[in-house]
Amino acid sequence: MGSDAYVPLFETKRAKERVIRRLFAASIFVGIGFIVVYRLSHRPRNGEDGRWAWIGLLGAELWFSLYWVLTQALRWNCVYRRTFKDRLSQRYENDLPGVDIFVCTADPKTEQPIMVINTVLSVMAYDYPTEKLSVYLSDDAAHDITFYALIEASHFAEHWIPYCKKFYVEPRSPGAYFQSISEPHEAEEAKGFLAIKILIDGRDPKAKDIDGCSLPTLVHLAREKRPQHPHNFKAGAMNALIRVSQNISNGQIILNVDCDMYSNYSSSVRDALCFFLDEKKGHEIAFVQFPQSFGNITKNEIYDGSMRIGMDVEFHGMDGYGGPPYVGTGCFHRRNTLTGKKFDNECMEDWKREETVDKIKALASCTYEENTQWGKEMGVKYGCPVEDVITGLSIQTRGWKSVYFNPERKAFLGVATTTLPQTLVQHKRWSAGDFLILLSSYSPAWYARGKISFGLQLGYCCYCLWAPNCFATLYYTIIPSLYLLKGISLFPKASSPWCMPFAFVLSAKNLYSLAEFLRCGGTILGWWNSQRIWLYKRTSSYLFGFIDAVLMSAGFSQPAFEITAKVADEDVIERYEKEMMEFGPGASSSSPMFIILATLALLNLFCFVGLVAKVATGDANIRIDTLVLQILLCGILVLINWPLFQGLLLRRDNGKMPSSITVKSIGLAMKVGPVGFCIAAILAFIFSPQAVYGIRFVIDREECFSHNVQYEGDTVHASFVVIKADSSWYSSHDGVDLVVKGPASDQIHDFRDKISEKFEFVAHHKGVHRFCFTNKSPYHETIDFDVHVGHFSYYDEHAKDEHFNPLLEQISKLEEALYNIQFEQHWLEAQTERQAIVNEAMSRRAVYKAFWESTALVGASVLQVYLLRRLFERKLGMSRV
Ligand SMILES: O=c1ccn([C@@H]2O[C@H](COP(=O)(O)OP(=O)(O)O[C@H]3O[C@H](CO)[C@@H](O)[C@H](O)[C@H]3O)[C@@H](O)[C@H]2O)c(=O)[nH]1
Ligand SMILES: [Mn+2]
Repeated sequence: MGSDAYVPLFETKRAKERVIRRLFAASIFVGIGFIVVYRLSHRPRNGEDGRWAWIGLLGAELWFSLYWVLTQALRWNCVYRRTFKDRLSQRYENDLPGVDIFVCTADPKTEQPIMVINTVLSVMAYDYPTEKLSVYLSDDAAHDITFYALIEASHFAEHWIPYCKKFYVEPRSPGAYFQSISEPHEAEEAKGFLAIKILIDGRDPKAKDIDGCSLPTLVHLAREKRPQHPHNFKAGAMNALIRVSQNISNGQIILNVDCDMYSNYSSSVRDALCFFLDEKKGHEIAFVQFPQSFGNITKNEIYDGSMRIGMDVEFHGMDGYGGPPYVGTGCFHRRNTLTGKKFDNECMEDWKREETVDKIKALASCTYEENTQWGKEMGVKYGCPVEDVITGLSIQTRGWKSVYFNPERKAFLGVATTTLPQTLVQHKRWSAGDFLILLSSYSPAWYARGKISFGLQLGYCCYCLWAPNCFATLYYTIIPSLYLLKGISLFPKASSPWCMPFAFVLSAKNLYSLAEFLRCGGTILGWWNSQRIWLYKRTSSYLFGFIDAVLMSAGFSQPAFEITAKVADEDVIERYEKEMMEFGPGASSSSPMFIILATLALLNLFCFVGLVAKVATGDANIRIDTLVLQILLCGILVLINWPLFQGLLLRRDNGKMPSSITVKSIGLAMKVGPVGFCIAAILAFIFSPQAVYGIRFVIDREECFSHNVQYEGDTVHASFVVIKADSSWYSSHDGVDLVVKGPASDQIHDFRDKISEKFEFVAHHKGVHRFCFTNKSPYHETIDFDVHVGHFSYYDEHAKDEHFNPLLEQISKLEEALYNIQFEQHWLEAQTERQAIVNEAMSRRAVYKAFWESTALVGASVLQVYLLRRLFERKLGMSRV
């Protein structure tokens, strides 16, 4: 071990320009003070116009000031870390600890298996002794497709890992390395399926790669889930992994990554260990958090996807006060801080494969945790949509420190959201979760007092107060504009000296934030975009996040975890890359948020246009000089909403704002005042419909699809299933015809009266192939159609490189296997669904029959009564005459 004098394994530096920063902050603080003084001293008297609006503005400004102070805590004391990996190898190469890597996945629909196994392969290929490395994949959907994909990955690893090591490949995610792409697919919902499978047993002498070196352990875990037992989402998965891994590899260090975050640097494990193994300071560190970085960020990041400021400024600020929060991915934990001492003392068992697997199974069953401390004092915490932050905070309140390590080369790369709905829904979850922490018994505001440093408390509060931020922001975006239209001034006159603090604070704050953004590597347009997202999050996600959190903490609703989609259609991706804002049909839970955003934008537009009209017609009530700041505010709000107006009114592509929302929000903006607006928003929220997925269409007479085959000789796989017919009475003959034609109109296949079919053919010509369905029955039919072209492009691109060839062959095999699995799966699912619908229709028919029979009876008796009455009436009438 070490030499005589202590040489640290890592170094910590404070930010240089702290003094200037602090002076600048102080000047803004003074400006804010003046604004508050102005508000207090110039309030309109009782009965004067705008008195209540004025008091509301004072409230909003006080809130903003408080919040601004909190954000200063995140910047006051930034620190930066550096590691010395060479010293680590010198001192510890033979005594490196075991590292268990947890990868979580939950839904093959939104998280494609190909992405998941890329992540798995990238972490299996870490530059670390393989016998000390174990990778666990938790699949919460317990889906066959993920499991088979992982089996394929385990075979592929035998080729991939030695290749990476031999040629120093970076990054070690094959997908990222080869820039491969694949397509989203349909899949089934979670079952109550429990399985643990050790796919590669690192201790098995036969588990070797093609060069004869041992492989890291690879385990697949599908824990048991049943409706009556809460499964606690990712937190539940993490705790099951903690227990299972303890009985298999029991690594002292645990790395947790989301399934979309591949390792981008093979030495990150060593970086993290430099902190844990440092002789002087290592023992107090509980976890090492790496930044969340993303591989799919565009230049001007239209959704502020990189979270630049958080990752490059604020987390460094928290690090200066005792450590960043745990953010769920890219985080190395010391195992015993996650589990608590209880489990620490239990020694590891000698294990033989079969026996252990059975024993371990109990650890991942849905009842194991009943009456235990799991999810409370032990493991990752339950009951909070941001299980990561609350778990990290509770570790810190137990006296541990954490470390933020943000190296030049990104350690992990994930998938950032690519549509506005995804972004808003993700922030709704985060803001709800963080606010729930503030209300919980682990609140950073009171519980943490004296347990973590004051600066860190403020830093946590800054995130936990995201949700309540919505009110002040909503107020500021609605009220001044409405009063502008009335010509009532709520800000100082342009000529008044009181205008100064407003002008100063506004410009200084924004210039500072722009400078900060540019320094973190952003662009000017990117900053402008980030301001828009800032506004959108605060006026929509945070409002709903607030409502969610209040409902959850009052016990009216259960915490949920809406998984962020990591797949998108080709045209969506195309628009994302062009940086066009995507409003299009997405998660429908976001549509109430859209209504708010669109209404707000239109409201400001109407107010602005209305004012211009009034000025043009020489309205005597409008005195421009008293309204300058209000005009500016309203004007900026109109300007920043430009992409939204485009989406609402000008665009024609699929990513535009759904027209139902356009209509609703125009109506709202014209009619309602703020109160009606809130009620409408809440109603919209409650009645929002559920999302539907599917590559499906309804056919009336004939429907044709074309699919481009890029290379001659490619294999085309296709399948279809008639899912249901409009009329359930004739289901016995609801087949359709399908004619497949090649580019030269040559007929390839001709199916007649088929309910389902799966076939493949080799394309003799490249070009557009046509698939024409004909429905001869008199009613509509719904058809599930899937077509795929198998082509292994790696052959063309890299065929010249001799080192590549064997590996490429493996890749093709892997790709082919995965692709066949997906295809097969889709077909099976469509058929199962058809069966279910047929069954349902049958039972429905029985009910119908009974219903019609009784209706007929009732009808007949009603008719009889009626006829009898008429008869009597007529008789009575006649007798009266
Ligand atoms: O029931 C579930 C739900 C989710 N997950 C996994 O959790 C991870 C994160 O889910 P995602 O939908 O990608 O959420 P994000 O908002 O992108 O995730 C961030 O925020 C979460 C807390 O809100 C953290 O758990 C994540 O680690 C962090 O990356 C993914 O790997 C999922 O597969 C599960 O394992 N089981
Ligand atoms: Mn994610």
